[in-house]
Amino acid sequence: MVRERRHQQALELLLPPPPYPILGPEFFPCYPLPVLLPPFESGSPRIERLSDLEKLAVLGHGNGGTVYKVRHRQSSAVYALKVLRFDRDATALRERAAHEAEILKRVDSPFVVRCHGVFDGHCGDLCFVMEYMDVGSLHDVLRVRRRMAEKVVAGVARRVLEGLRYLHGMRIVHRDVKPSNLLVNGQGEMKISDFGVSRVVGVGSKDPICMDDSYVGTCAYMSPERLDPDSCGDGYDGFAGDVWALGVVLMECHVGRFPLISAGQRPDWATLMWAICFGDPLMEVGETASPEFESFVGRCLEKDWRRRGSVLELLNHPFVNWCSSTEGPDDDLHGWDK
Ligand SMILES: Nc1ncnc2c1ncn2[C@@H]1O[C@H](COP(=O)(O)OP(=O)(O)OP(=O)(O)O)[C@@H](O)[C@H]1O
Repeated sequence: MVRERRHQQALELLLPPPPYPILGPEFFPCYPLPVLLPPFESGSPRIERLSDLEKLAVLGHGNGGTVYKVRHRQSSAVYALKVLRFDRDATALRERAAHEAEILKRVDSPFVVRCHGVFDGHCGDLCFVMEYMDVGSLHDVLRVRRRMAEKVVAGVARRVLEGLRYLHGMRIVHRDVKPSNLLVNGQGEMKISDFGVSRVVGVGSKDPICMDDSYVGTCAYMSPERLDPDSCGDGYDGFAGDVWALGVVLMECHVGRFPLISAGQRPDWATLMWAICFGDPLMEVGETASPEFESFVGRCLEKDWRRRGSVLELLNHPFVNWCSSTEGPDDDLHGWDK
């Protein structure tokens, strides 16, 4: 399997075709655009047209497009505008974006980045008006801060777990939890964003892995059962994969770099596959790590998805409770800056 797949692009993994039905775009009815997404925060201005938004700066680039900082001309409110372009394989990518819009319409949580509307842009672009997270992503923060104190990591864990509790309660599997999809604002809040590869899972159904609609995930944060469903994935439903990804993210905050391979190792597909499926995920936990942290990430990075910690179990773990029970400047995300 490793030999077959080693030519694939590093960190990006095309997944095998679905052995079972998925709740794909056909599950969601087509909608006319623009879509205004209820519920709106009280006091949040209604955005009627894309032309009401003035571009201020580029915030970043992702696989599908560009994210801009924009200002609503009438109210001066600031948003992030994610513009997805569809010049290649347009139908599949557009379906994926429409699917993302449908998921965003359903979610309303302080731990998930809010979407205020979806509009058709020029040349078939699709534009998402998102809550602006002024500090940027956890990836941006880590680039500057490198390592984080355990109390800060505990704050990250609690917020992401609260977001996952909400999403999983709505039967939404995120499937792409990683530092660049965790956004931070100046109030010290962290929120989950980017539902481009997320899925709504029917009760009792397995993880809807699919390739026929060009879905890819970020290989480095994938769990063993997603990477190698034949050997490790029997019957899995996807929720535990989000917990694994959280474990990798927290280890990355602790170690200051991607933790599952050694410093200097090339993160190609084969290396990652071996590290994730057969390596020791806790190899980089330093001697200074607290027993609570080690136990917590050990529960997230349990290779057998059936034995892995659940979101509810982890929310009650002493490591997470530590951050809310201890006062101090280091116990929260306040003051983060790029
Ligand atoms: N709501 C937002 N507020 C502030 N910055 C944002 C927001 N959304 C995205 N960004 C910035 O734009 C960057 C690109 O985001 P985008 O979701 O397009 O791609 P990504 O998650 O970085 O990569 P990928 O497409 O591989 O998932 C992010 O890394 C972040 O720095």
